[in-house]
Amino acid sequence: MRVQVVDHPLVAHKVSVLRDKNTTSPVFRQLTEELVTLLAYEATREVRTVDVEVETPVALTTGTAFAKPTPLVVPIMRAGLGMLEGMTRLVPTAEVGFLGMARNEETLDIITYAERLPADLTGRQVFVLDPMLATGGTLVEAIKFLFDRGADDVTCICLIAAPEGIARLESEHGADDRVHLVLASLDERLDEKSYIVPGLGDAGDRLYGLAH
Ligand SMILES: O=P(O)(O)OC[C@H]1O[C@H](OP(=O)(O)OP(=O)(O)O)[C@H](O)[C@@H]1O
Ligand SMILES: O=c1cc[nH]c(=O)[nH]1
Ligand SMILES: [Mg+2]
Repeated sequence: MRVQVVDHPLVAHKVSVLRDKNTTSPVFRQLTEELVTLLAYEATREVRTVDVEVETPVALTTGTAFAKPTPLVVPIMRAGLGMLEGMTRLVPTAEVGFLGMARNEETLDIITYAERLPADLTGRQVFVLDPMLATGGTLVEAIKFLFDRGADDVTCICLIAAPEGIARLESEHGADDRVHLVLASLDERLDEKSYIVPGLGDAGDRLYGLAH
């Protein structure tokens, strides 16, 4: 498993504004999209391509196109939906599948309440979008789901992760070079309620309002 923290002043600045508890939902949504676009640039570095012939006004040349089957983008609802627009702006030909997962805040069990994905993911490169990697329970479930359907490799794009969540993913997929994680920030720790510290609070609530 490869973990990449994108070290760039634009990313660091946008994450700082996102963390601020006074940042409003409209600004939070805008920054989330902008951050995904910056992270997607790194996350798609190994997307499979084929050579194509291009005729410029001057000459024939060889260009690049995405290989088939086309990449699949999977936002994890709710909070991952806030990252979808930023990702599809950069990869407009990607297909999109949906996973609805929620963490029970008392037991930390993961409930999968919705799924709309192709039945067979054989040969697919999958990009999972979820802003927060806390205990890792959600991403472990999501990755299992995608590999069970036959996905070739899974790249998770997250804004903020806790070391505990990365350790959980490492324990499941440490030796697996099909799993890749791209982050804007690796934070300090989880608190007693398994929220990321310093984090940004509940990403779903900050994007869309209170869930309860
Ligand atoms: O690493 P974990 O401990 O599993 O926690 C991370 C999950 O928690 C948040 O979703 P949440 O369950 O709050 O659902 P929501 O997006 O509907 O708010 C977040 O978007 C992740 O999916
Ligand atoms: O800090 C956290 C942890 C889980 N989910 C969130 O949205 N935020
Ligand atoms: Mg939430």
